[in-house]
Amino acid sequence: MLYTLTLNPAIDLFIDLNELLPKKVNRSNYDDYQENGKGVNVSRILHRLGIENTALGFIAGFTGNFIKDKLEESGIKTNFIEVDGITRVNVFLNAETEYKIVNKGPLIPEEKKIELLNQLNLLQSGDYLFVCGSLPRGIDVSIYEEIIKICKNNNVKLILDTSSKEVLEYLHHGVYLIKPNDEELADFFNIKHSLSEEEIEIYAKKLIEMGCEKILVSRGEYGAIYFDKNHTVAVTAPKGVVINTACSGDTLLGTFIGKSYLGETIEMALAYASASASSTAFTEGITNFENVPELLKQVKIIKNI
Ligand SMILES: O=P(O)(O)OC[C@@]1(O)O[C@H](CO)[C@@H](O)[C@@H]1O
Repeated sequence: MLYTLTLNPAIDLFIDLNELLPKKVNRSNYDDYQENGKGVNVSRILHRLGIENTALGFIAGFTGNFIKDKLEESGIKTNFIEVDGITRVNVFLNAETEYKIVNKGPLIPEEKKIELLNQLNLLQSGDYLFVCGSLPRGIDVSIYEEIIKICKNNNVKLILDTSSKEVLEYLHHGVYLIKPNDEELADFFNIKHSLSEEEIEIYAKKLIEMGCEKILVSRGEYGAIYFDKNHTVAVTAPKGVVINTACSGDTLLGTFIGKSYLGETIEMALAYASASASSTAFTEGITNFENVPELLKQVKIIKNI
């Protein structure tokens, strides 16, 4: 079974405007509310690939219920823990350029954190757990060590998408896959400039030495690179008109793992994931995969770069 854990889910409010002017009433052309947060996005992608999965995490108030209801209406199982407060609404605005406003979300009490860890302890050998997105208030980075240890003890394949560099201290327990983007990878190692392909390889290989089995580096318009002990595979990204880049990284990750789970080779899973991530960038929400076969024609696969 596959599980996604979104500790701090969100409704994403997408707004399209011709322009955004200060001190004016800016009327939108289009607005859309979607159930999101990084793990929720992965759940939706897996579901669209026909892979059954359960969404876990903390939800609060009417916004939290919206996320739960939307997921369940679409056929995705949920087992969220309810907390007081209101699940955040993040705003993604397209007006000549992109604006992204990401809020804090509710405070998680200690007893709810313990409830979550007990829930994770019930996962079975061979299960997959995606842990994606930022930490809500009340939860500190040490939760990653607790989750990594639970997964190790229960033989659960842990897939991490986090920008918290403290997680590096816990990798020695063993992690199945980590997905930084190129900026996060640089930040993990306190590098202030954009990483070259050679540097991406150097730092990804350091993550392998530190205890990660597989590394997936998302690179936006430059595609993605996958590393494990025996393989290095890079793919390019298709070109198109970008509407909204939010959720592209989640699409890449969900599609890559999903396609691999369904038996695709690393190369094909990665190429399809890159086309899907671009498809998400070229639409308001996440891809429905319709234009992916066409976009896939533009993707180049480069092995052992
Ligand atoms: O604050 P986090 O958890 O890092 O990011 C949350 C978020 O910006 O990430 C997703 C896109 O990746 C959006 O759906 C969501 O609003």
